[in-house]
Amino acid sequence: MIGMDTRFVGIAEVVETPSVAVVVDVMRAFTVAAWAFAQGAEKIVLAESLDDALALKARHPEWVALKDGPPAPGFDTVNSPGLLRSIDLGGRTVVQKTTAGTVGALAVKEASLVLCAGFVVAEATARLLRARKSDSVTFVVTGEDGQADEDLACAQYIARRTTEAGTDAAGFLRRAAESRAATELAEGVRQGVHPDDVALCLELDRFPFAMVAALEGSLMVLRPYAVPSPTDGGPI
Ligand SMILES: O=C(O)[C@H](CS(=O)(=O)O)OP(=O)(O)O
Ligand SMILES: [Mg+2]
Repeated sequence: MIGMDTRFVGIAEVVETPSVAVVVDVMRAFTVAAWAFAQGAEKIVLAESLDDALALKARHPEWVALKDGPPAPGFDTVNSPGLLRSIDLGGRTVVQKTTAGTVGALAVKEASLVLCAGFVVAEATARLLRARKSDSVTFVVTGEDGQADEDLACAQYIARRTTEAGTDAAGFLRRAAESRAATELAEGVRQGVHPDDVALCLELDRFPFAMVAALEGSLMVLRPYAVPSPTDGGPI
């Protein structure tokens, strides 16, 4: 793959539907989503609002509803990878509503390919973009009106990693570690936090799958997507 036309936009800048979108939320929505799949979740429904999340939970009491911020009545858990990794989600459906990540994915729900990403699935995401030979990719930088450096650094890393195999992640991870979100999570400014959250969000390639979101009926549903590695004789 020689070149890839890339755009990096905040959620509010999504004015027309891109063909291929990578929605990035390192801290913490899509790190949490990846952990949910690692803990056995079958799928994640990205809810439009807190009320929608609660309505889905009421209709499907067996689903696991989570939101960011502090614990709240009606929700089963919060948007924390450190807390989620000790919950068995085998075969469960998760409903997720957060401030930035889920909103970003819903902003591009009509795109033909929507990937949700953080550092934990960076390589698999880049590999899927290569496999699809995506020549034009819009990265939705979900935090802080497109300025959140943990999300921008991850988006830039995935973009570079897609076309340059030897890209060094160190500088990108450092920016994320020094971001405002990392500081706020570490200092207890944000709520619903486990002490390991920042470290878990900075684990490069912790998981081998990418995450693809698509409309299923009226719901935007996120699922893990196994991307064959070059050594598996896959398409890349
Ligand atoms: O849970 C998060 O880290 C943030 C929201 S907050 O700043 O903690 O309230 O949500 P996200 O959509 O995952 O960035
Ligand atoms: Mg975030």
